[in-house]
Amino acid sequence: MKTFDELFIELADRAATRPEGSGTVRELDAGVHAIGKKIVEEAAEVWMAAEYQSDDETAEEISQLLYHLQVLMLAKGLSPADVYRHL
Ligand SMILES: N=c1c2ncn([C@@H]3O[C@H](COP(=O)(O)OP(=O)(O)OP(=O)(O)O)[C@@H](O)[C@H]3O)c2ncn1[C@@H]1O[C@H](COP(=O)(O)O)[C@@H](O)[C@H]1O
Repeated sequence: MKTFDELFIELADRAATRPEGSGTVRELDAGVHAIGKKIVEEAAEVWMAAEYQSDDETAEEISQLLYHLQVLMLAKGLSPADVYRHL
């Protein structure tokens, strides 16, 4: 289990060190357009899970959406602090 901030640190390290087999590196290389499409897809899965699936499945879909949002943040050079200041 990890927090939003802990995951972001892990993903930033993946982006910096580019380890073999990292899905994050693969997604970053695909670019902002591809990451954006993934976010829309995951958001739809969150919506469908919330309406038709269990709370646990909904939580899992939300975690995947948060992951892809973080990948987009990295692709754009945004930090959690850049986001938090709007909350
Ligand atoms: N938390 C996540 C995470 N959430 C979602 N995903 C990705 O998002 C996809 C979402 O799953 P779906 O079943 O909805 O998607 P899918 O359409 O079947 O998958 P794809 O065909 O798009 O791969 C998964 O296949 C993963 O590629 C994640 N990939 C990685 N992480 C964590 O990120 C960290 C770094 O991962 P790597 O860069 O792969 O080392 C690790 O701690 C991982 O646990």
